[in-house]
Amino acid sequence: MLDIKNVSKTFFPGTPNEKKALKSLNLHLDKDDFVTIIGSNGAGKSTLFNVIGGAFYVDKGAILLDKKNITGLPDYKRAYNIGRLMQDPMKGTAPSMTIEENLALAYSRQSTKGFFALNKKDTSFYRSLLASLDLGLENRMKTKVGHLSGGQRQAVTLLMCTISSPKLLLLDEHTAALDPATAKKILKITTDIVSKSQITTMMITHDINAALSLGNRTIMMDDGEVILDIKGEERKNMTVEKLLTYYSKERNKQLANDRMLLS
Ligand SMILES: Nc1ncnc2c1ncn2[C@@H]1O[C@H](COP(=O)(O)OP(=O)(O)OP(=O)(O)O)[C@@H](O)[C@H]1O
Repeated sequence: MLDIKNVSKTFFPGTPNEKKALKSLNLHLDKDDFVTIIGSNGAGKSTLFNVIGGAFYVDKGAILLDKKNITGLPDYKRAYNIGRLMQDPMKGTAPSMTIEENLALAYSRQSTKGFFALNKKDTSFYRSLLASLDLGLENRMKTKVGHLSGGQRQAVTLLMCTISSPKLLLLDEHTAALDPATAKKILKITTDIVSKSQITTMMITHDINAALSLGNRTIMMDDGEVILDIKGEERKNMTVEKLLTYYSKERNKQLANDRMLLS
């Protein structure tokens, strides 16, 4: 469903600050893939999401979504098919609007009318979505999102990203700013939503155990390249220790990520 073909992205080309963030990267995702992505600082993980989401254009190569070439499409045209959740819970929602209004705004993106309105039918739909989070937010629909905790806000953002059933969901360390208990809860909500809505998903995480246990496939990036791509038995038998050993043998250095969680 997603094909990344020979994609390269270089920042500040031809200057002393030149940085090849993606180097002729190839990646194919199937419809039912839930891919976790790990890698060292500066490996190119967020850049990969930025070129898929359209925040950056690629220098070379092509990106195809369901065989449609989206390489030249601006981000707002890709947003209908691609949902993205960032690390910062303060991003992705409108803080001065209520939970219900935020959901209505996200839901209206699939409407051809181009505006949002609250009606009884949609309100009960939002209430049922919120109830599925099991955070009690279905009873706080008139609460401004700015008054929610980081975890509650990230859960609402997840609903907003998936309410229009995008084809692809990009999760960029979306639990990294949360405390461990809340992060666990949001990861559980994430897997519930992804499996219920059957959205192809890519999740960057610094938590190696979560990377190996969630989803069906794990890729490791380094220096703009995919250096490991595992699923099935190979992934089942993978451990944090084996991953670190693989990395140091393959790259001749230690995996360095200042946010990496190894246990
Ligand atoms: N907008 C930008 N302008 C210039 N350089 C950039 C930009 N975005 C990323 N880079 C550079 O590209 C390289 C890849 O960065 P990227 O953010 O994709 O890495 P990452 O794997 O997400 O790292 P981290 O785990 O630290 O978030 C880095 O060297 C980074 O400094």
